[in-house]
Amino acid sequence: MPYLQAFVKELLQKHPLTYFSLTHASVEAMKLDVPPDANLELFLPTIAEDERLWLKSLEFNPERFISSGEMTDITGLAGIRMILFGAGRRICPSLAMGTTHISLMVAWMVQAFEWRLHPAEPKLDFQDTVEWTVVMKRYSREG
Ligand code: HEM
Repeated sequence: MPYLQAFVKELLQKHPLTYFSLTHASVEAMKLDVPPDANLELFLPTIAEDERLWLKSLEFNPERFISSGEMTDITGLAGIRMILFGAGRRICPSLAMGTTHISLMVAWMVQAFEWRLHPAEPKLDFQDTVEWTVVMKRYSREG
């Protein structure tokens, strides 16, 4: 279970459903150069890829949440590092349901199927694109 939870966090961190959080307003001048009353659109991939926040940030490595003890908070309460469901009063009301459903889906897929690439596809293409939510640019073929 801890590894599955870590996997789902890393999955959402590396492949977020949305590139931007919803618009938030700054209510007071922050340490950063953001004036009060500004509208903030937070671009999630930049936070996930920031080497100052994450060790080897581009690597897909669920272990970071287990053995290397990287911070695991996904609510934004402990800092704006992994706000996969947004943060603050407008945080996604489906945080618990969303993570539970993804965990169950991943667990069932791993348990029920043997996964391998289609012979015509020597490499998996992880590029993504926006179609309402973020999806794979090129879907893998069925075997
Ligand atoms: C893994 C699945 C999901 C992810 C990653 C996700 C992510 C997000 C994000 C990033 C926001 C913006 C929050 C902010 O800017 O602070 C949001 C808002 C919201 N989400 Fe989700 N969401 C998911 C599933 C769902 C589902 C299944 C529902 C409904 C059944 C839902 C309902 C909402 C609603 C109503 C808001 C707006 C909250 C508000 O503005 O007060 N989400 N979600």
